[in-house]
Amino acid sequence: MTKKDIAENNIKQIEGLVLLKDLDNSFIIELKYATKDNFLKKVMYPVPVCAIRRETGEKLVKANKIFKERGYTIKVWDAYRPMHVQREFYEACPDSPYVAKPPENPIASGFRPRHNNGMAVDITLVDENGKELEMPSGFDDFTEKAKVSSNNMTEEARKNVNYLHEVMSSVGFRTYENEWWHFVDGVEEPTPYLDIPLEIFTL
Ligand SMILES: C[C@@H](N)C(=O)N[C@H](C)C(=O)O
Ligand SMILES: [Zn+2]
Repeated sequence: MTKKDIAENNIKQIEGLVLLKDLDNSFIIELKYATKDNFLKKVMYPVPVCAIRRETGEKLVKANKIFKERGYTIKVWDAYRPMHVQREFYEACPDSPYVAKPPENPIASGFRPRHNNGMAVDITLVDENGKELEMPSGFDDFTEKAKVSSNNMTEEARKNVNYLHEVMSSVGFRTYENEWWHFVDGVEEPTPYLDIPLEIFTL
């Protein structure tokens, strides 16, 4: 989707972020941090808004098309995450491989691709009945079970996670060894971290 397409389709774009559903409305979007079903057991997002950097979203759309050829769909658990939420995560879980450390102020000082610039996603796959495929662990299971290289998984989970990673890598995402569900855009020139509240997308 080009900038012209975005303008013609009247897609809201804020600081390079767009709503994922505006790029492709066939994703299953179940944002865990808009519910209490997450590692903090607390609603962290006031609204269930799934925003993503446009170019990263376009890669995810490509991946979704490939999965659909086999009857699967991507379920999105998280995408763009405002920096103030990342800080709360880090306070609860400091110096852990499961939560990225927020950069020192100013927040634009760091440029690694991740949730805070809309360049990372937490996802799984569902089948034609909307049932999640078996994977090595549940979401935000902050244990060794979540490791991509863990031996502690069934053959079915191994097959599914390998397939998920193979397709995501083929469209330009990088995987993260400690969390099988976390993928970052593999581009070399990531953009600044953002702290745009999700509510802005609902205005
Ligand atoms: C908190 C977890 N879902 C996650 O996204 N972890 C990565 C490492 C992050 O905080 O960027
Ligand atoms: Zn993640």
